[in-house]
Amino acid sequence: MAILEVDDLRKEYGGFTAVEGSSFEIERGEVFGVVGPNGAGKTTTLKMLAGLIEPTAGTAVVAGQTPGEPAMQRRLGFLPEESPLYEEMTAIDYLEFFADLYDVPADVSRERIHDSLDRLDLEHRERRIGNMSKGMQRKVAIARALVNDPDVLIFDEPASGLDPLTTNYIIEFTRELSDEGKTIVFSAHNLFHVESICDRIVIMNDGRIVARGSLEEIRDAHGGTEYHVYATADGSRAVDGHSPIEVTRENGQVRHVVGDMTAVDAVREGVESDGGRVTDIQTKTPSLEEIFLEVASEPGRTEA
Ligand SMILES: Nc1ncnc2c1ncn2[C@@H]1O[C@H](COP(=O)(O)OP(=O)(O)OP(=O)(O)O)[C@@H](O)[C@H]1O
Repeated sequence: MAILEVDDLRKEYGGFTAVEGSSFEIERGEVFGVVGPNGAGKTTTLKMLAGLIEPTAGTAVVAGQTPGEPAMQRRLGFLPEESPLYEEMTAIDYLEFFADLYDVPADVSRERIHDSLDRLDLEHRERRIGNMSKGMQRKVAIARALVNDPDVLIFDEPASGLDPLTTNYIIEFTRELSDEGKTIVFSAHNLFHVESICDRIVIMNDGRIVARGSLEEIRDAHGGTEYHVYATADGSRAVDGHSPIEVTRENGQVRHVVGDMTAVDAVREGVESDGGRVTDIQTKTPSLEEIFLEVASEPGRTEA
């Protein structure tokens, strides 16, 4: 059942359209990635879902509520791209202060806060936030998004600009939160993280969604896996109904590029019936980065 439904969402700033025609649904427990180049409209989308800015048109429903409604805010945790923290407070005082705003009983909030900080491996919790490193401050901001034990988490660039160790803690923690049943929407530039934890993604460009689905669906929609069969003879004649995508000669070898294993077998038979042999078979799966570069380099393109 969808816990988050977005229908034809649009946001204009003055005469500029930052997000247009955005529709998607997110199932309970999913990790949903919003990916796209700078200025694609990711933060604008997440802020509309979190109820921080009003859509110009279209609707969003999060956990059965309109973003911004108090009942929804209690079920939502939002981590902004840049989270202003109260520098004079210690991490613990700051987090307890926010838990209190959500009316979380003190004993519950203390346990919850320490649990989040333990899992994020944050030491020096009594240190002033202003004296903490950027990575430590990010961990405090993440713990803040969790003080009300929300069902839905919206994380804008959770690990941007952090060192690999801190990044790893944050990504692993995000994965654990998902395993515990939380629904997570997050934007990220690091496509490796997106590939490693997202169930489904949308790729945005120029304010529009230009690709969507599971990584496998997105790969299939962009050529999918290719097999490169190298042989000493041309076996393409034998590929009945599975014509090779491409046949080229390279260093005295014939390279057959085909789209499935049936065609690979046919090429092999064709090569062997001509007295040749297959010397190598390579599998080429486009990375999310390659697909991203392809769709993001086509401005104004609409969804396929
Ligand atoms: N308050 C605002 N007023 C005017 N334009 C804005 C405002 N906020 C965002 N924009 C513009 O809307 C577009 C989308 O911005 P947004 O921050 O949503 O992109 P993004 O995909 O999150 O980018 P990044 O990866 O750089 O964070 C950009 O062109 C941006 O300049």
